[in-house]
Amino acid sequence: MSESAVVDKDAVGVGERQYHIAVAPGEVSSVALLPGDPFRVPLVAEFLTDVKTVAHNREHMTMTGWYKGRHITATSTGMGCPSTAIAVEELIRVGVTSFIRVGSSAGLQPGVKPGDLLVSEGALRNDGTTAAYAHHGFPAVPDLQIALTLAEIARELTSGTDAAVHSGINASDDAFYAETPEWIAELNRLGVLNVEMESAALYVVARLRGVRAGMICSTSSNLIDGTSLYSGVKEALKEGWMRSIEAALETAVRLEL
Ligand SMILES: O=P(O)(O)O[C@H]1O[C@H](CO)[C@@H](O)[C@H]1O
Ligand SMILES: O=c1cc[nH]c(=O)[nH]1
Repeated sequence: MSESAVVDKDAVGVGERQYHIAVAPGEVSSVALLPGDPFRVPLVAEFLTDVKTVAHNREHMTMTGWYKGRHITATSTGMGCPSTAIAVEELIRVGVTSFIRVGSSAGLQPGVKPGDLLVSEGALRNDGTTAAYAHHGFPAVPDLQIALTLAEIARELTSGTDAAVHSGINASDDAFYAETPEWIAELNRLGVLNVEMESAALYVVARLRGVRAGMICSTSSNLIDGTSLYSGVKEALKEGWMRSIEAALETAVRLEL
């Protein structure tokens, strides 16, 4: 095989309908909110007017609409860094330049309770995908202005409620059920605030491709104090999702993303 026959993945899909997300250039806005779960894309749409369902292929559902004069896209990433990297790469190819993940995440410090909002200041890269992109020392960090604005707006939105806003470093793990008590204790000892499964890919791909990214999550559970487990907390979790979506939308407006 001649060298010229080897596929250059950087050139794949440019200017075309995308292979996995099934979205074409011109169908989305410059900013995208990214829940993991496709069933949460309609939750973003509840805040929007003139809503359109653009595509739903595999775990990637995309809807668009308008919020306070800004065109907004919501696309689900699926769970984990491999599908997140694909969604982000393909959304960049169709014109997205800013991303805000609106996720769920487990607390790792005492006092973090279901429904609290967690604003990411950086991710510990405990995933396989980003190792394929960059040296293990390469930082996984959000756009600082997006992170600070998310925290400021989240505090405004939760003032007078039971929900608290926490900012800090999160872990981005690959294997939900391989998080041992020892690993959870180690993350706690390091002062890591929370753990989720997509931010490493989001941040590393965004930095390498020259676009902006941030993350705000609702707390699903607390892995340290054991007062909440993965059941019976859904209402608080959902309230947190709605507040995190609103904080992301207001950030898009304030920063003109
Ligand atoms: O609810 P989402 O946004 O998918 O986020 C969290 O939920 C999943 C694990 O339950 C992982 O994807 C994790 O990051
Ligand atoms: O949301 C998450 C992600 C990883 N591990 C958890 O316990 N929860």
